[in-house]
Amino acid sequence: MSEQTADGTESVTDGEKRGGFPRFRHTPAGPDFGRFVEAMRRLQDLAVSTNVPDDVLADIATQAEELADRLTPYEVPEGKSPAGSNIQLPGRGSLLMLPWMVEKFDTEGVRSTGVFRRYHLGGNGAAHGGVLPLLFDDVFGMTVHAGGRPISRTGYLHINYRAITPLNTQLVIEGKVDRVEGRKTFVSARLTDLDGKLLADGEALMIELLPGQP
Ligand SMILES: CCCCCCCCCCCC(=O)SCCNC(=O)CCNC(=O)[C@H](O)C(C)(C)COP(=O)(O)OP(=O)(O)OC[C@H]1O[C@@H](n2cnc3c(N)ncnc32)[C@H](O)[C@@H]1OP(=O)(O)O
Repeated sequence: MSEQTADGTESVTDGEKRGGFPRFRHTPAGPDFGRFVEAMRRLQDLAVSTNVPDDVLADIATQAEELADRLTPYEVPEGKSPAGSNIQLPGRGSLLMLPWMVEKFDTEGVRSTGVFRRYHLGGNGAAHGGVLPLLFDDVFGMTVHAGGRPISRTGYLHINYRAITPLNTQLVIEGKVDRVEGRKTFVSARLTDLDGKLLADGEALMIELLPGQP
């Protein structure tokens, strides 16, 4: 059972095992949304990889401010943007997420492929160590969801960095549910290149939310 709230989301009762999580309705991405997100990703890549002369940068900064001003009137609450819920787009259409595509999403697990880009550079050509947990955490969230487990939050997340993770190289991550103990879902995932070389592996505890837990 669920009931409508003023902001258009639905608060859901415990029978649906969503804790205090609202059920957000899917906001479909329009025809240009994927293009828009990719353009923003290019800007992020360029923002960390260019050295622009001051006079040119002053103009570019003004243009960036104008773009932000154009977007501002369209701000919406959580759950009302296409960002994050459009699984057919890289990173589900969220600029925060790695621009990876979900290729498998079922009870056996989740498989996602993609590249780390210049924006994700740590040092000496390798991906920043902080972006791997983002990728793993998101895959774990999807793995729990695909596995039909109740809505859960990450209790812990452990990553083993086994080899340098290269930029601009097609990689794959596969996550699965290892076991379930009451509210606790133990999940694991492996990040490899297309030759199967292990770059990182990880495990996490995902904990089912209790009634009212946000
Ligand atoms: C298509 C689109 C899909 C889209 C899907 C995409 C979704 C992305 C999902 C991302 C998920 C996140 O990142 S969530 C954001 C990051 N995580 C958080 O912010 C969580 C913050 N923490 C919390 O809110 C709380 O700790 C809870 C609600 C998780 C748990 O609190 P609680 O209800 O009081 O539970 P508690 O009794 O402490 O613990 C329950 C059991 O777990 C054990 N436990 C708890 N923490 C730990 C721990 N770190 N290490 C070991 N064990 C632990 C306890 O011992 C206990 O075991 P036993 O005694 O029962 O045996």
